[in-house]
Amino acid sequence: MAKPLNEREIVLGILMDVIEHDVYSHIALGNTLSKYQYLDKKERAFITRVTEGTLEHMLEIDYILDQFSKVKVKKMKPVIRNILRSAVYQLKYMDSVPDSAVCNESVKLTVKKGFGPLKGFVNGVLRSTARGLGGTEYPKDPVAELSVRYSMPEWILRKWLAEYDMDTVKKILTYFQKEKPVTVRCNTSRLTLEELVQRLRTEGVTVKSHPYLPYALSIAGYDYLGGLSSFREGLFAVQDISSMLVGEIASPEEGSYIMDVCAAPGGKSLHLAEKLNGTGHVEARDLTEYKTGLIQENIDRMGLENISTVVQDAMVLDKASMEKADIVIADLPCSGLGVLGRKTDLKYKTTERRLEELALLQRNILSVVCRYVKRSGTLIYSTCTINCTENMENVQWFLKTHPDYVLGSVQDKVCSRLQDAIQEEGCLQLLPGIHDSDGFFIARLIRKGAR
Ligand SMILES: C[S@@+](CC[C@H](N)C(=O)[O-])C[C@H]1O[C@@H](n2cnc3c(N)ncnc32)[C@H](O)[C@@H]1O
Repeated sequence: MAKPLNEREIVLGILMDVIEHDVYSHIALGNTLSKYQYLDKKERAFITRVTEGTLEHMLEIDYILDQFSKVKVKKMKPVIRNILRSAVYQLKYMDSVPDSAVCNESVKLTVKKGFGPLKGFVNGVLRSTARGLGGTEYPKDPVAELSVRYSMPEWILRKWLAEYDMDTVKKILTYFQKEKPVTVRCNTSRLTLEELVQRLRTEGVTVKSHPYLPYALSIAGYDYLGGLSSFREGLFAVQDISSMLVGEIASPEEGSYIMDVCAAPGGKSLHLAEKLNGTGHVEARDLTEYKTGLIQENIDRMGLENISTVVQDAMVLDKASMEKADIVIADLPCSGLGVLGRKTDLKYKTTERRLEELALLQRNILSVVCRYVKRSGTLIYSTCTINCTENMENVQWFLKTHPDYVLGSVQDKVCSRLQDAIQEEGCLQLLPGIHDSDGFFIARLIRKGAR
């Protein structure tokens, strides 16, 4: 029986959703892969690679297309420009696909989508691109060149170059474009790391230990997570190593009461609940029922009992929670500039204005939730971003406006390989490409006074 859609048509559908209709790429791709579960591993891998690759390299691809097409990318019909974008990605980055197949399949897709009169245009642009690709000239201006080569908007590059040297920025950009392993955290409340390694290997998964934490693994070689019984049974959680460090830096004592004020989907809350060894309690809060539902799904899968969910807007003071928590986790909404390698479309969708709004939102939330911390308790502030406005500047602002807080040391909370990430006492700034993790910031703030 003929398959209803081929892989390239599926890729086009995802690109249309992400680029033209503002859906987030990880959501569009995840939904599509679960919808087309009948596809085999190779076809699913092709869809993932072409979608992510096209998005990752989109500025460069558009720059190339503009050199070989009389009609500029911005002026093309959305369907046509996205057929061409994914085709140029295959021509430039996938040696395993013959150029002729890329051109022929793109022409067929153009016709199938009802743009028959444009098939000559698509064919012509792709054949000229295939012939001329080796001689592409990149911009002369160094920032414009970086922007095209690494498909990173110039305003983001200028922001980073104001904070980091060129060599560091290049390392960050290179890391974003590298294939990254999936990092997982062993659910130590259910089994030992050795048992998990054995179990994963019997399921055909390639497993490597991670240098930063003893209970973390890098995994590869599986089709999709839901297909692994070890995942369905909650024997591990997918979490970047940087997020696991929140649990390390919070280092709760058994019996602690922990409040995670922006908790969905619950990665850090669950890690902390595990660290409590069946004692104490974690209250995992988020804005909506839908979000707390996501946390609950993970609680059920991981099988922990010392954790519950609450719908609560972190901007609104909850008087009943004043000075109630030993630890408050404020892993706040942020620009996500540290995870651009995973959320490939975010760099095109965010703006400088949005960054400023987020920094303000973070300050507002911190001012409210810091009141839930007991005297001599801990407030952990974290973001998955690497710009100082949302990180160090917010911490400095917080200390100035909240004199009842001081920074606590993080030196003994992280391994020797991460000591260089300690930006200032009490603050850790992980940089992708410099450290083997996402870009992430963690500050450990201690409330003064005796309990
Ligand atoms: C960075 S994510 C949290 C990730 C989570 N800590 C984890 O490790 O899985 C930020 C979360 O903040 C939530 N959020 C945004 N605004 C909020 C608000 N005003 N009150 C509570 N939660 C909020 C979002 O719904 C989102 O789930």
